[in-house]
Amino acid sequence: MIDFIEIAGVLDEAECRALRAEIGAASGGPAGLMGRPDRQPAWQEVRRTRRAQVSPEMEASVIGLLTAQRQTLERHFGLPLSVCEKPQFLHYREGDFFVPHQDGNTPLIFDESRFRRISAVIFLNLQSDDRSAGTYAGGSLVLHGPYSGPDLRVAMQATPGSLVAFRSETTHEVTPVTHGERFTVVSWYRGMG
Ligand SMILES: O=C(O)CCC(=O)C(=O)O
Ligand SMILES: [Fe+2]
Repeated sequence: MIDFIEIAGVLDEAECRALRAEIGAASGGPAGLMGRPDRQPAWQEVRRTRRAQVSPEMEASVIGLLTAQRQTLERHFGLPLSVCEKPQFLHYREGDFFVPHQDGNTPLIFDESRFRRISAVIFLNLQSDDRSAGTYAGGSLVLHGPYSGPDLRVAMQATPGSLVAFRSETTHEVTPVTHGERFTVVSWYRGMG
């Protein structure tokens, strides 16, 4: 079993559109890998995504939205949560991806990622094979079941404005975008203490 929750309507369609426009227009650069800030760009075989620098106002409003969801997530996962990390505003073009990885809370790595308990992704546009304007194909966020169990992969349904959250130690990936542009916001809730 993979423990995740989907919360619809964290942003409405107009807010998603505004955020996509801001991310598309903002300056930015290749998103990195935690623990290897010296590698810029990150290994191109591991992660290919643009990270945009949005306005402080936009960032503050998204932190507000994430904070408003904290109690729901605490209840779902049965974990006390504290602050969320500075959100990342991500823009995937055709061919962009992120290989299977874990975001944190794994005993093998002793860096800032050890404080992460819950990963959250907000989808800003629709994944669809019909190639209509503003949609993308490929680019699935896929969660992997624990490797000790049966071979389990679950692709999340990207609906604009919905938030998907999962335990940060859950292996997950973003498959290559095959058409259009994919926009997401990601952040991580830390544990208490
Ligand atoms: O863009 C996504 O759907 C997820 C990105 C991700 O896994 C990450 O930033 O760690
Ligand atoms: Fe991740």
